[in-house]
Amino acid sequence: MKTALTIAGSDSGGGAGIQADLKAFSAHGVYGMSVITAVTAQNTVEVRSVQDIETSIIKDQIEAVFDDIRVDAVKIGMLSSAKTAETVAASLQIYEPAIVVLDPVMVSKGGHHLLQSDAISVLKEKIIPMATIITPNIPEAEVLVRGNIQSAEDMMEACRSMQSLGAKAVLLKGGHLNGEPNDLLFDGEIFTWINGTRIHTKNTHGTGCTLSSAIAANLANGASLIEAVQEAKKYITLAITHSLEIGNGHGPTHHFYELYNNAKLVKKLLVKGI
Ligand SMILES: Nc1ncnc2c1ncn2[C@@H]1O[C@H](COP(=O)(O)OP(=O)(O)OP(=O)(O)O)[C@@H](O)[C@H]1O
Ligand SMILES: Cc1ncc(CO)c(N)n1
Repeated sequence: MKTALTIAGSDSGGGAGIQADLKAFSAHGVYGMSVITAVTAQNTVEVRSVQDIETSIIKDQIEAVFDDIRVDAVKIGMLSSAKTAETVAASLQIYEPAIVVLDPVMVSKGGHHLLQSDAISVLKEKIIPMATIITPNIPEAEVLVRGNIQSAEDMMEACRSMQSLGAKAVLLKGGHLNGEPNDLLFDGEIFTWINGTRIHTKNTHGTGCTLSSAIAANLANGASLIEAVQEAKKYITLAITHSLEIGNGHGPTHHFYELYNNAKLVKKLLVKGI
């Protein structure tokens, strides 16, 4: 069985962060592991408080996993502070994981800051250069490139600029712009639009976490970058289509094991002509 490690924050409400990542890994048949960077007291409405985990424990968690278990892919989410980002960068440098999917989480749906502003430079200088792919949304990309992104041309320019920070590829998510949620993949040479259809629901808690974990799981399972992203887009679309009316705020996405796996099985059988 392939394995994936998420390095991220805990969401007590279960919809985003570590909890979403592990659910997405399982739905893809990947063995999930976790390094917790921060504990958030969070539900579908708000983030009430955050406690950063001591950096020595973050380092120990990373070492405990890598010293014992083969890690096929790493997903990085909430890093919270500059010292946490420094610790993650230093620890990962020792193990040089081949696949790193970075979701540069900055602000929750309710507007709570999940990354302190002095951590941005560490993210840009030490974490992004390790990444196989980074998956910013529009506001996160605007922080990383220090500019406004409103059009398809702006998205292309932002991708180029972020890729030049050292990531192998960039998936800029268009969900925050008006119109269809079309994402743009740039691998340093080729631009590919990964188009979506907007689902009208308020239940989009953890969509970014789910998408990036699905990409990590697909890469761990041996998919090419483009396949990993295209399949993950199908997965998140299904997960939002069947999102759950849980809580009073933004409900979580549904990690739809049966439907997702059945859809893949039906496709396989059709290809084989059965
Ligand atoms: N209402 C929607 N319908 C369909 N797809 C959507 C919708 N909203 C977002 N998406 C898609 O979901 C994926 C996750 O994108 P999104 O921009 O919501 O992430 P995010 O803002 O980082 O999420 P998070 O709040 O978890 O940090 C992208 O592929 C995006 O295009
Ligand atoms: C712990 C955590 N990570 C990421 C997000 C972004 O959705 C969130 N709300 N909470």
